[in-house]
Amino acid sequence: MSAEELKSLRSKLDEINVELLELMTKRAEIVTDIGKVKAKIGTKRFDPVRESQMLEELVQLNKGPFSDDTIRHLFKQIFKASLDLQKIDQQKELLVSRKIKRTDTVIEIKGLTIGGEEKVIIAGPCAVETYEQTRAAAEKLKSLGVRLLRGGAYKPRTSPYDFQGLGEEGLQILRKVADELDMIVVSEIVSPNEMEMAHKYIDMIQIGARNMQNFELLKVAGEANIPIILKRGLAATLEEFLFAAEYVVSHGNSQVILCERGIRTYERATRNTLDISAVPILKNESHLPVLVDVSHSTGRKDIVVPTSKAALAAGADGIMVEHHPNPPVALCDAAQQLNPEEIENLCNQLKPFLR
Ligand SMILES: O=C(O)C(=O)C[C@]1(C(=O)O)C=C[C@@H](O)C=C1
Repeated sequence: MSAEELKSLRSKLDEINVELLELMTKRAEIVTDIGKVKAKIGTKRFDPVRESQMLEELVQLNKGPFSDDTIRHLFKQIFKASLDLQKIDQQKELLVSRKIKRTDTVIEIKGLTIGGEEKVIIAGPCAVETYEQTRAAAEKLKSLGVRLLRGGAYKPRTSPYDFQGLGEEGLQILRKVADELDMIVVSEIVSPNEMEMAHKYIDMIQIGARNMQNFELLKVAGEANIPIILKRGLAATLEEFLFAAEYVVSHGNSQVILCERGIRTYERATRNTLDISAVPILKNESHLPVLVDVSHSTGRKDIVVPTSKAALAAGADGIMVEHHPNPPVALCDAAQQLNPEEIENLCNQLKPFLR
């Protein structure tokens, strides 16, 4: 074969490459439209039945020289690339995505900002038990410059026999203490029915890990005009987490704060595994503020200082931590709640990281 022949054959291939590229581009446009339709009607992007029908049809038409397996392999690659395209296209359109809003969302609440220059600490007891306990915890926190007071009144506990919280009475205690000390109440609700009542007592509503995909609760949170702290589910991917946040934002409430709280893994040295890489990934992909719950993610107070530093160094806008005036008698999470001395030590150690 002469050099001339090689040149001419290659130039034919160049033309075919361009044709293939044009056809692939055309296909990609249709695939993107299909992705949009699927998103609208809520169908899964991946459709293995459709893929195998197409592969069988193509194999039937295949006259060689490529083997049937090669044809299957090549087209499977095209389907995979198409799926990725649909995914990117959908992500591009998420309201929580940085692609939609480049600047950080900053949430203002009673003179305090979350997601801006300053980093915050949200602290308080796992559960509100009594006025005295809540007031003692709040006084200590206030003296350390912490204004965001957390406390559980509705507790979704793993065991039905564990303390379930004081309910509305717990919220009344939180509100009273917060008003006395000019603090901000952060507390969880677990059902859409509680939303209206919660407005009377709570300044920032938490949706807990177990309710991250409670879509009715997310929709009601989306219709409310109050900041929402949304915790990552125990086994939720970051994509699922962002979709959950999208439920709230797409229903009208853009005041959403994401909170990484550890995920379930095989590791038992900690209660959950703190996914520290979630912090920069969420900050890159979303404009929403990101917090880390350093108590639930590890369940260990002996490593609360380094994990808090790691969270802030990784770009978190703040941390959430449990503090109880007397942890050994606490009604829940006794082992992970910091006592007064420990919370003071944590706040002191975090000073250089808070701005
Ligand atoms: O037909 C669809 O439902 C598509 O989304 C298109 C397509 C394809 O590339 O042909 C992509 C992904 C699905 O798994 C199946 C098929």
